[in-house]
Amino acid sequence: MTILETRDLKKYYGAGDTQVKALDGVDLSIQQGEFVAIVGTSGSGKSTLLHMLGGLDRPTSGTVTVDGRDIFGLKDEALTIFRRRKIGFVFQSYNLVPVLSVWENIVLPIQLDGGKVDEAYVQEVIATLGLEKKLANLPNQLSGGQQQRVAIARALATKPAILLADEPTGNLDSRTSQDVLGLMKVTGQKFAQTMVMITHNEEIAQMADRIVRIEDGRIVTR
Ligand SMILES: Nc1ncnc2c1ncn2[C@@H]1O[C@H](COP(=O)(O)OP(=O)(O)OP(=O)(O)O)[C@@H](O)[C@H]1O
Repeated sequence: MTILETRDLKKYYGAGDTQVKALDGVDLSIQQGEFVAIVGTSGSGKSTLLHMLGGLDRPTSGTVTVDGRDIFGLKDEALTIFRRRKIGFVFQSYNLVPVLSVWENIVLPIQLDGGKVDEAYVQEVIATLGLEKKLANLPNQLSGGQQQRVAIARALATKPAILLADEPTGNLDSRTSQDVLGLMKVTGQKFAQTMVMITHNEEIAQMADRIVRIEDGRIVTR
């Protein structure tokens, strides 16, 4: 079943001579449960594509369909709710709330949506990411790699149908990167999650089911 689909997706920034075609007609279909790595050189349009897939920014033209729904047909508020329920994000910048503990950060999205925390599941995620001794700490008392693992735990905690990750292991050493990716794959399979991940790391990309290459805002097949 196709869970995520783009049709002739375009995103242009600016106008005239300085116009940038960040995405220039992207057609992409991703199956439920698939783990896709997006690779490409700096400025090729990877982050722009991920933002569009997650409904964080509206395209210039074209459509993004998530689970059968044309997401840009939704008004901002409805889109925000849809995104919160369906999609988990992991960014290079961890975006943790500095005044909240690690535990509070991890369960915050569930509470914002008025949901109930599945304690056993969240504890399993926390243990796999090696964060059980840090739950009472504030983010600034953690290393960069630990903060990144908190951000990953927070994204997984809501059991999103789709996990979108921008260089999720960018600040981790290669061993920890493989472990974290391994966990993401396991949870992905367990909860039939679909994962789309941007990476510069070929070794990490090879762990995906499929590699999508993007150049100058277009998908290239090689
Ligand atoms: N808000 C913006 N305003 C103007 N141009 C932008 C904006 N965001 C991105 N761009 C441009 O769009 C193009 C694609 O950017 P994007 O961030 O998607 O690339 P990327 O492949 O993720 O790069 P990197 O690997 O360096 O993060 C680039 O030329 C970039 O300068």
